Amino acid sequence: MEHTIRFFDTTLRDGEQSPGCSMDLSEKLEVARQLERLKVDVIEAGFAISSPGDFESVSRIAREIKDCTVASLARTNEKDIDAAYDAVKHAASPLIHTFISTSPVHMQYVMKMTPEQVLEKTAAMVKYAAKKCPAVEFSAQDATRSDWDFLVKVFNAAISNGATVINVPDTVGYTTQEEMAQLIRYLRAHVNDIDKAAISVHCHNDLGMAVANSLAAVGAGATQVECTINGIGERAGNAALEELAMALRTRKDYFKVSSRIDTTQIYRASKLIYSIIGVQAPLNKAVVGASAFAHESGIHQHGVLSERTTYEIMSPESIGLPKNKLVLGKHSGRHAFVDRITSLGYTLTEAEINKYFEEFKKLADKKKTVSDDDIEALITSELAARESFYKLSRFDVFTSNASRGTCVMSLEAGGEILEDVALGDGPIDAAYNAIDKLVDVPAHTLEDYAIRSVSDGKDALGEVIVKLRTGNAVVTGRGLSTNIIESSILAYLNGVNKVLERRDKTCETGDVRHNTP
Ligand SMILES: CC(=O)SCCNC(=O)CCNC(=O)[C@H](O)C(C)(C)COP(=O)(O)OP(=O)(O)OC[C@H]1O[C@@H](n2cnc3c(N)ncnc32)[C@H](O)[C@@H]1OP(=O)(O)O
Ligand SMILES: CC(C)C(=O)C(=O)O
Repeated sequence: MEHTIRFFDTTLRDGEQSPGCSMDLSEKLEVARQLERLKVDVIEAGFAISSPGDFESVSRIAREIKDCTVASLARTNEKDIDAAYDAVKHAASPLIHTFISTSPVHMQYVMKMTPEQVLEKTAAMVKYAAKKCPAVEFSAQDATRSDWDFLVKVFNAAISNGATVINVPDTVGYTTQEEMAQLIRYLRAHVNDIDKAAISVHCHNDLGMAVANSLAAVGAGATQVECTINGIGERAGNAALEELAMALRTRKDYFKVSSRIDTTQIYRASKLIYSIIGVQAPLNKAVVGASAFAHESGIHQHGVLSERTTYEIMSPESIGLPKNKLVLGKHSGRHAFVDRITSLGYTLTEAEINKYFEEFKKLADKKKTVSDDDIEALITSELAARESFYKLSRFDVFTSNASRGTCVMSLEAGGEILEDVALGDGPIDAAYNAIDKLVDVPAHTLEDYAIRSVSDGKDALGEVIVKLRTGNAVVTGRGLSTNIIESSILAYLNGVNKVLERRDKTCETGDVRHNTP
């Protein structure tokens, strides 16, 4: 009989754990809204105890999202569980996700506990969480390297104390398809009251098998898969949501399961995440890479022209890949623009539409045609800059092949205009030095700078992504303009604003944050 697979998305928790993938509050909210449009069943919005910023984003997402369960991670201790519950309690459907390690190596070195202590802790903390919250997921961290009979005991303890989901994580991406399938069958056969709980898997991609192992678990009776958009996550990442969803849909004949996922929202979700973390999809990335639906060789082109399904097992439309590439230009009106952003999947307020329409008109004056990629880049870069304290007011650069670069920089900050001048090895270095003179920003280093053109042609928009390291964290800044020096400045300023935001979340700094001459 066909059953339904629940999609538990952990882009905002495990996904954010991968280096360089940290997101600020407005980005997390945007991702959560897209996950709701994608119709995932559960959004793991963060790890509430881990920082005030994480607590705030989990609780904002819990209050705003109505059509998905919202979860927070918690270790097996009362403080974590209290924080998780406080953060999710206003959700339409809240969930506490608590975990403990069950493998010998983890029990000895991570938990520093005996198996008996782990068992007792599981029972006590699941019971504590279940008293607070109607839905509790319990994860046995490193389950795939744990003793199977011990896992049975731990899951018995979790279910008898109120867990509604038991999760089998392949924490270090160690298992294989057949082994995972056997483990799920074993648990189904041996755990008491297993039908009272959903059976979940959470696979990591260290050996490139996260999606395959998750699908093997589904074949063996798992009812929930944990995954992230584009497979981002700790180390080599997690199972990629888009690959799982399209595998289950394309091979429905084989898996015989359905899900709630609206696959036409996949492309947009993927683009949003790549743009926030400042990474481009590898060309050959399954499902969402630029070549995933491209046919270059003659025999394939001939086949596809005769009958698409000769070489395509999914249609581009099924993942929401926009069909219409170019039409809008300087003579286009507001209706056509609104129609286009709606078809791209955005639901914007009247004020946002007005703002983007104005930006679109400015861009259309500079470029002959404005593509869907340009419009999406405009919207996502505006999102990146939305809550910035420092804004670019004006810049003038002088550059030549015979002298150092010079930049005169004007920034607007809280209604004040700040101005300074700096030299540098070139115009961009000079501009960055001028910003550093104006802004009292915590120590940071520029770790990466990348530029790409968003669409074709000499008049294309240039997008710059910078990565700034501050302490142990790496923040991403994005900037977009048809002038690449301007996009470089906007990207750096966006990154600097994020570095400041991080500092402000950890200490009180007073009102004035810029350097006074
Ligand atoms: C597989 C996973 O993805 S698990 C999630 C991993 N994610 C993260 O760690 C990101 C967020 N983490 C953090 O911000 C911090 O690690 C915090 C706030 C959670 C904890 O910070 P700290 O109190 O400084 O502890 P630290 O991280 O150094 O060490 C972890 C502590 O948690 C304990 N611990 C680890 N897992 C668990 C667990 N499942 N249940 C209970 N305790 C646990 C460890 O034994 C250690 O305890 P100790 O401080 O008594 O030695
Ligand atoms: C907390 C658990 C589910 C986890 O992230 C892992 O084991 O990888």
